[in-house]
Amino acid sequence: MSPQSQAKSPEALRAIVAGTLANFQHPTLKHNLTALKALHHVAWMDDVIHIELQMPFAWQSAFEELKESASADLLRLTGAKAIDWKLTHQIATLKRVKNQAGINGVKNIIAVSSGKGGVGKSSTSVNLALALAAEGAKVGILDADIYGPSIPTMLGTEHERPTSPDGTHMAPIVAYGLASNSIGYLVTDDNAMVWRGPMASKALMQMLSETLWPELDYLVLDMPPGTGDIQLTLAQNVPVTGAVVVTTPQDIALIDAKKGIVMFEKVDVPVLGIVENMSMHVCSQCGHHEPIFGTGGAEKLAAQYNTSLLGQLPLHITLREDLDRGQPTVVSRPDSEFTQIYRQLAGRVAAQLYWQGEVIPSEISFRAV
Ligand SMILES: Nc1ncnc2c1ncn2[C@@H]1O[C@H](COP(=O)(O)OP(=O)(O)OP(=O)(O)O)[C@@H](O)[C@H]1O
Repeated sequence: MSPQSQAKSPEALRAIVAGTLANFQHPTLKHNLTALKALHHVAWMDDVIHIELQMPFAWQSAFEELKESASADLLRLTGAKAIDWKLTHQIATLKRVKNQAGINGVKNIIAVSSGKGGVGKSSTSVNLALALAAEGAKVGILDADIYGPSIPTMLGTEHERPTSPDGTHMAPIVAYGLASNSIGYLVTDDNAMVWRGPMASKALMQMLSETLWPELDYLVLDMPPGTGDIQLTLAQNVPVTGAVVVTTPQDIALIDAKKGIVMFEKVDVPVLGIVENMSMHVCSQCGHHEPIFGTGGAEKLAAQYNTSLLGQLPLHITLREDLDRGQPTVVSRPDSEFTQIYRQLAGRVAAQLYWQGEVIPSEISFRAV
């Protein structure tokens, strides 16, 4: 029998596709795609194989790599003329710290924190959120950085104000497909500065639960910098799924990043890994790379705390300029190498969240409004 007629039997075709998928290796896969039951649908029609994968975490970039690496083998093994690939996401809701109840509409909360200010936590949060969306997820961002709410500026929404359709809840501001809320939409900088710890954490908890989030796979929480009382209260009380710690390679930032990891460990929030920002200065004139804050620190830190280095972002003027004009690089330069790094980071964060978590099988999300 020719490969073509063999493959036309649904069982044989499924076996060939499943076998090929099982061989695909990728850093986001702890178990292979067949073990993950990712093969949702396979059919043969007019010499074209239709393959649909369904993934429990955001996986678009890896899917493109799969198509590149598996298509030739599948065509050869089946004799088909073409493959029609499709990826859908059914993103899993994962167990939250201390089995806390979730926030209406929100499947998973990812806290982005830093041990000290100015290391690029907000830049990372906003580009990570947009990269998760580019990877196929429904995403929101809550700017909890009470002393320097910069997300509205970074999203170009600083002049917008949330409305309240029912007089109690707030409708988030949507920019680039991202649902956002920020203390910056509600108060002027001067007012926020005088908030004491308990008042600040109470306001943030309220913003989290009283925003009318649309159905979200991931809500990125841009935490206030540092490891003080507000941060600890938030880490304890927000139903977080996992945390990402942002640092620069500088010793002083690394010492503070350690404190961040220890803080999350203390309250049982899983640390998904470390992001090293401003890893390397890239000159916009000549492209020369210079490690002005040192090298290798975040990698060592990750190894020391048995966590992973999720990504390394260069220090580049373009990244800052894009944020300053309210058009983050991930959306304004989708084909740039910076966007590629952020998307790789998003893929790793989503995968790490899934593999180290426990799936909540059938949580019904409801909105009590
Ligand atoms: N990789 C980078 N390349 C160039 N500029 C960057 C980079 N990361 C951050 N920046 C710039 O550095 C400044 C500080 O970044 P950001 O506001 O993200 O830090 P932060 O850690 O959130 O600070 P804080 O917590 O104190 O508000 C911003 O102007 C931002 O655009």
